[in-house]
Amino acid sequence: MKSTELKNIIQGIPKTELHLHLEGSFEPELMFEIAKRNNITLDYDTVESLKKAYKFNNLQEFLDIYYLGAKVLIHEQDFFDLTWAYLTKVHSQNVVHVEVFFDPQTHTERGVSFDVVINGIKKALEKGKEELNISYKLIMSYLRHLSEEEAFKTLEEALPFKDWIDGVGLDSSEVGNPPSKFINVFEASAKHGFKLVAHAGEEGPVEYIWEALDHLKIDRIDHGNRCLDDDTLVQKLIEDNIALTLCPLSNLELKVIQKMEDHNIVEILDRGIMATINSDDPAYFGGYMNENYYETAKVFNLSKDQLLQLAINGFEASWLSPVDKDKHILNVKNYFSALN
Ligand code: HPA
Ligand SMILES: [Zn+2]
Repeated sequence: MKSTELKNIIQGIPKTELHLHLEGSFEPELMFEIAKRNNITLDYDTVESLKKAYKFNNLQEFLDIYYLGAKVLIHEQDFFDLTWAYLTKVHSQNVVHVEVFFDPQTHTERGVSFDVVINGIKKALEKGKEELNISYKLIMSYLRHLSEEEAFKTLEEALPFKDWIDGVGLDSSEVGNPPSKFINVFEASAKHGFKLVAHAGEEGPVEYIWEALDHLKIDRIDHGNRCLDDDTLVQKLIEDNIALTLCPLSNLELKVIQKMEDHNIVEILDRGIMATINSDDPAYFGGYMNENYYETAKVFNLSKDQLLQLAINGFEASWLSPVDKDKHILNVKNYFSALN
């Protein structure tokens, strides 16, 4: 297939995004604009010099820059602008449903209050629903390099906004911060009615995926690349219908894999696991949804059936109602039928 044809097909697929950190969608241009109006000096003089620093050897090197960038977000308007920029971008790529993470502790630790953060995000998400017809879920992520006690504090702060938050997640530095560190706060979060996800098996070992399932009782795994290390786990993922939110360009940029050809997405799909494609931190990893689909499809010469499966998986793995899932999946199937 010619690259323009492949790009056109991907563009037209009605897509979901289930693994996206809003702070990771912070484009340098907007970062400079917000820094300026907040009278904050960035460590870099220009957008170009900042972009040049986006070269990472591992997750931690990325996180260090990602947390620095987030420091310019102070006011509700900043969080609104960040979220709105993401929504308009993915709208242009025919993304119709998003389930996005925010990291409240990255902001509350700096003295920005929880309500400022969530009010800005929520207003943009609502506007996106009204004006762009993008449905959404919001996921509050606990930072795993911090203590469980601090996660509990965040849970308390979130409770007045419980109706706006659909689930909780776990992100940041994985190795050395296993899911088991957060058993109690995940149990408490579940009692409050939040759905549960966690990053596991990105850089960390397959045991972390087991822990996330057995101890945290999550119902979707973020990344989970390492799952193929354990056949028993593969069986469990299939039997329990547990989806993985894979992020191919992220894995490449963070050297989880050395080249795209090394990605195990096709094997994961072939084994019958519900894999989805997502962008993680698109402003840092060189691509949003279309680019993640395209780079994967190009390297593995994905068939239309495989693209169809990935797109359907995105809706199946989402937290949409069964009726909404069916409606979207029918749209996806009709889209692919019309291509042939
Ligand atoms: O890929 C990620 N892994 C862990 N933490 C993160 N925070 C933003 N992106 C990531
Ligand atoms: Zn992530």
